[in-house]
Amino acid sequence: MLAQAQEVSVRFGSFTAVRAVNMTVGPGEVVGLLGANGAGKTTLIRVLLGLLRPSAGRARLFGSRPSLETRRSVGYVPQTLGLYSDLTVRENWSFAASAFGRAGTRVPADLRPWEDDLVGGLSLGVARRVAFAVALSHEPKLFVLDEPTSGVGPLGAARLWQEIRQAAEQGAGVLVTTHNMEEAEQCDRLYVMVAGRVEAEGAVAEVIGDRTVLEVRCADWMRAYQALDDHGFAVQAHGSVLRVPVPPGERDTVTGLLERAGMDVTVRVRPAGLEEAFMAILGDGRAAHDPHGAQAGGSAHA
Ligand SMILES: Nc1ncnc2c1ncn2[C@@H]1O[C@H](COP(=O)(O)OP(=O)(O)OP(=O)(O)O)[C@@H](O)[C@H]1O
Repeated sequence: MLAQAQEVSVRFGSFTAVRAVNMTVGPGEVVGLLGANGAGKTTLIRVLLGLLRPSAGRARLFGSRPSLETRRSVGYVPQTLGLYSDLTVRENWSFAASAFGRAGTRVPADLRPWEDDLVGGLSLGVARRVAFAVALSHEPKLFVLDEPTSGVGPLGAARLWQEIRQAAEQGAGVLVTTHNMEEAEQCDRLYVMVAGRVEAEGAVAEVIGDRTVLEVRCADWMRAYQALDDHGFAVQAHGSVLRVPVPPGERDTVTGLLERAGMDVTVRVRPAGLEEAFMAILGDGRAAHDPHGAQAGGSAHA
């Protein structure tokens, strides 16, 4: 394993940010840490990189305790990118290259148009590409990315994902934190974190499991939406098709409610998408561990 968390917990005073997390990243795989804001993703990464000592459990990088030495084989792009905004692209590149014993190498060809620009003046998309290039410049065995495409448009995000895939194809393990479902869907494996715990893991299909939603079709879909919303269902409109994240057993309830309001509806049970599964996992996780604070997505209807 390239990186491993074994029963890692992190407490900040009385607050527990990470709870008994087990996780691995192997060569050639893209692993996603999926979680809402504050779920503990960045904290777990800091432990894996040896920047933070866990309160319990242990982290391993390339089989050893994380250290300055093991970190040399890691390319890390934090949320803040880790670049010097008052230096040019070339100066940032040269600085990192000398730190990794690769002085004299040139800025990659596709970034040369910005070579003399200050990083602080670049668009976020280009700045992220520079951060990726710098982090990959020493051919790390492990590439760690904290929300790699946050604030970047679809084209820029696709380009960054191409680089992530290339790094994995060349044998690096990649660990990506995200709360973006499209990004999560591109990972080989996911760990879904809720309030510091891993509540689900596996390939996207495994995380979704046998979760389903109700798909509601109705000529007057706006009225159907309103009726479901009024009854507390977390209904979502996909065009004129409505999706309601409740178990198949609720089908008669949903159908009856709309029919009694005079609507002619078709209600089918459909496999959930990743976002719908994520909302359900979030709700289940909160209900299991924080029954008083639980209220997410799924079955809030009255
Ligand atoms: N040094 C710290 N001291 C106290 N609390 C902290 C510290 N670092 C993080 N936390 C808290 O731990 C929790 C987890 O934070 P973390 O940054 O790991 O979440 P995250 O999943 O990465 O969220 P985001 O997607 O917003 O980056 C948050 O409630 C945060 O406020």
